[in-house]
Amino acid sequence: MSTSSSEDSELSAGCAVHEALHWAAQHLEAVDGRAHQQARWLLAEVRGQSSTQLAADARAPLTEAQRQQFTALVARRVQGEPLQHVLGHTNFYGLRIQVSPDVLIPRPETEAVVEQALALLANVEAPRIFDAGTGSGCIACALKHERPDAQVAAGDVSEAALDVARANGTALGLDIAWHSFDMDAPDAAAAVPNALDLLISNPPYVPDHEADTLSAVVRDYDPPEALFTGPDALRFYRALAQWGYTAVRPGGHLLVETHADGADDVARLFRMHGWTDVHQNNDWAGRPRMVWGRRS
Ligand SMILES: C[S@@+](CC[C@H](N)C(=O)[O-])C[C@H]1O[C@@H](n2cnc3c(N)ncnc32)[C@H](O)[C@@H]1O
Repeated sequence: MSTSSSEDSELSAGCAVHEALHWAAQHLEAVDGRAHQQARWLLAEVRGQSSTQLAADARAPLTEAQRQQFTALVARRVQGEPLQHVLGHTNFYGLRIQVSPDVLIPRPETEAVVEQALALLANVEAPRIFDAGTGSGCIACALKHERPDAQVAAGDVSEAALDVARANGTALGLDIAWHSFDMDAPDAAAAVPNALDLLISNPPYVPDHEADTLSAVVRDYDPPEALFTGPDALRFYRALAQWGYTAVRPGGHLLVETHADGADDVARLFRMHGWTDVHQNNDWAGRPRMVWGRRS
């Protein structure tokens, strides 16, 4: 071994893959229980290899550039930066989605919302879909990937987020129309395609006064405009329920992700605005995390 056992040690020049992994796991143990796995993911990224290729190359030496890059990535992770930001991408519904500090890191519970969207559209040919507040574009990309016959459009108020979403659509070879759009504007319906079969959204849903209840990693690394609603937690659901009724065709659906404590309020709001067959569903952890309704 050319590394010492001290956690403060530097990674030696010319070290082998297995030595670099051992060194990184020692450092990463302080921040993550999956230290060995994270070390493998980070080194695989640096070497442009899969984890399997990495294992096969266990005795191969790192180049100096790889050693420096790996050391820098491990240091960022040790300082608490989420793995997805350190890598610059994540996996969402089987797709590689690029992320940046300008977008919310796609969450596993949102995959359950995509699953529900696909179920609602199962019998609709060439469905027309709009994803409001698209962020990284993860929902729009997953839906277009699963339903190549769909006409998918998506919008966000953040131009920086739209740049990331557009890059994801292009990298994945998906034909999606990206719109600069404010879902809180009175004329929002005019800015989206009409006669939608599905209006889908994972909007911001944390009222400002609950900021302290968020974990530090969410507060520090997700963009505030992706999280906070101002004083009213229902602000964006109210807007979507209102203008969505114009944008969605009769028989079409509005489907939203919600806060685990907010699904009942959102369902009530949907009914108030005329949506029928309003349902809630749980995420894979058993918490109510989505609401949908049908335009009658
Ligand atoms: C919770 S994030 C969801 C991002 C992505 N859809 C996902 O599920 O990972 C909410 C998104 O809504 C966007 N947003 C916030 N206010 C908006 C507004 N008034 N109009 C449109 N998008 C908005 C944010 O920029 C952010 O990308």
